[in-house]
Amino acid sequence: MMRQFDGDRLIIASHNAGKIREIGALLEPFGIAVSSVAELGYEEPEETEDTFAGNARIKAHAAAQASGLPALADDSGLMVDALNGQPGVYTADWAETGNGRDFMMAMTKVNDLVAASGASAPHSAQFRCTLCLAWPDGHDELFEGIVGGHLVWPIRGEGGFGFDPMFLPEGEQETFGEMDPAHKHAMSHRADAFAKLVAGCFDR
Ligand SMILES: O=c1nc[nH]c2c1ncn2[C@H]1C[C@H](O)[C@@H](COP(=O)(O)OP(=O)(O)OP(=O)(O)O)O1
Ligand SMILES: [Mg+2]
Repeated sequence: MMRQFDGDRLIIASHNAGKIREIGALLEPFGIAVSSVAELGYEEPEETEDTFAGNARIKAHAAAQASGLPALADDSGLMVDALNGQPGVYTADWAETGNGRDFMMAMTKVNDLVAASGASAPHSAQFRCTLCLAWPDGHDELFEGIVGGHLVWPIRGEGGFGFDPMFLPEGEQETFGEMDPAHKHAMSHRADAFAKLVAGCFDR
């Protein structure tokens, strides 16, 4: 039996401004007041697991414990077939420079490795997202989302965040970096996971 969300306040357990913006937009129709762990000044827990679900649970439970409120975390990443699913759970790590994140550098690295792999274009890839909704009593629910597509080079568009300008979703003309945000929110890996969360927990 799935736990229903019946509160009117939720913590977004993310420090990523792009994700916070997207999750806030997805939650908006439900009239739930949201604050993020970034604006509350909570520390980022270490993401020590090697699965999206494991890291989503770490982030959601840390925020639910700290706030005493239900918390929603997102762990996500880009899986490239020619790289056997890399960078995957380590997508954010690939952008780490020691002085903040550099996604131009990370996208260049992915493109170089794909070229070196000898695989022929188009280079298929998927974005994956696991959402974890955790309650302060330690209970949680997990929801997984995916969107398939392929990589483009050179990158296209200035919108979105992270690897968006490098990813062309299946059947689309625009990369996530070129797309209107509302269109991305209707078809992304995050939207897919969110639809399952709504069906499972917001069905009230
Ligand atoms: O829609 C997306 N469009 C483009 N790139 C994306 C997307 N979704 C995840 N990504 C990439 C970038 C992100 O940095 C990494 C996830 O890493 P991940 O640890 O889950 O998130 P994060 O460290 O950026 O924020 P936080 O852990 O505080 O939620 O995958
Ligand atoms: Mg993270």
